[in-house]
Amino acid sequence: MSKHIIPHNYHVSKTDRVASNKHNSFLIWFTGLSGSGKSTIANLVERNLFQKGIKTYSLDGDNIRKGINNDLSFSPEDRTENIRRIAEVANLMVDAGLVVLAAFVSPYKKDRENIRTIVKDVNFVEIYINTSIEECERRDVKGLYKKARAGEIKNMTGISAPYEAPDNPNIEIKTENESIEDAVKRIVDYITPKLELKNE
Ligand SMILES: Nc1ncnc2c1ncn2[C@@H]1O[C@H](COP(=O)(O)OS(=O)(=O)O)[C@@H](OP(=O)(O)O)[C@H]1O
Ligand SMILES: Nc1ncnc2c1ncn2[C@@H]1O[C@H](COP(=O)(O)OP(=O)(O)O)[C@@H](O)[C@H]1O
Repeated sequence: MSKHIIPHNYHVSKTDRVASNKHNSFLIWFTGLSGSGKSTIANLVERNLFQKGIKTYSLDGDNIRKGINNDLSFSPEDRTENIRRIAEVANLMVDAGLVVLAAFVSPYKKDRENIRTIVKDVNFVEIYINTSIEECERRDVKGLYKKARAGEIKNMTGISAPYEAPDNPNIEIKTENESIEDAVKRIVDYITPKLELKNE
C-alpha cells in the first residue's frame, strides 16, 4: 500500500449504525405476479414497522423503474439487470442500517438467488405473494392484463412470459384465502424477532 493512502480509522460501520438504530437491518423481498398484492401488503408492513420506530425504506417499480432503471424493458435480460441493480441498491441500504422492503415481480429463480448472494443469505427474507393468474387478471388493477390479451403488451408475466414460483420462501401468502390484515400480521410476527440486536 502506498504511504499516501491513509486508512480511514473513523469509518462508521454497519455495526455502529444498527447499534444506533437499535435494530438489525435486512431486506424483505416480495415476489409475485402483477396485481398479486405485493405493494398493498409491503406498504402496510412498512407502516406497521415505521410506527414502531424502525428505520425503513421501500423500493418498488414506481421509484426504481421510473428512475435508476428507466433504461430497462421487460425482456428476460433487462429483468435480470433490473433485479441485480435493485439488489445492489438494497444492499447499500441494508449496510446503512435500514429495513428495506422491495416489491418486484422478479419472476426468475436465478435472479432471486442472485439477490441472496448480493445481500447475503442472513440479510434476505423472501416472501412469495401467491395469487393465481386468474385472480390477478380478474383484479386487473392497472388494466395491463386486458392490454396483454389484446396483444398491446408483450412479455406480460403470467400471460406471455413465465413466472417461476419460489420452492422454499420464508413466507408464502395465498391472498385468495388470507385477508390483507392477517397477511400483514403474519409477516410482522416473523420479522419482529429478527430485528432484535443480540449481546446488548
Ligand atoms: N410485461 C410486463 N410484465 C410484468 N409487469 C409489467 C409488464 N409491463 C409493465 N409491467 C408493470 O411493471 C411492473 C413490474 O415491474 P418489475 O420491475 O417488478 O418487474 S420485474 O421484476 O423486472 O419482472 C408491474 O407492477 P406491479 O403490478 O406492481 O407488479 C406492472 O405494473
Ligand atoms: N388478501 C389480499 N392481499 C393483497 N391484496 C389484495 C388481497 N385481496 C385483494 N387485494 C387487492 O389486490 C390488489 C393488489 O394490487 P397491488 O398491491 O398493486 O399488487 P402488486 O403490487 O403485486 O402489483 C389491490 O387492489 C388489493 O386491494
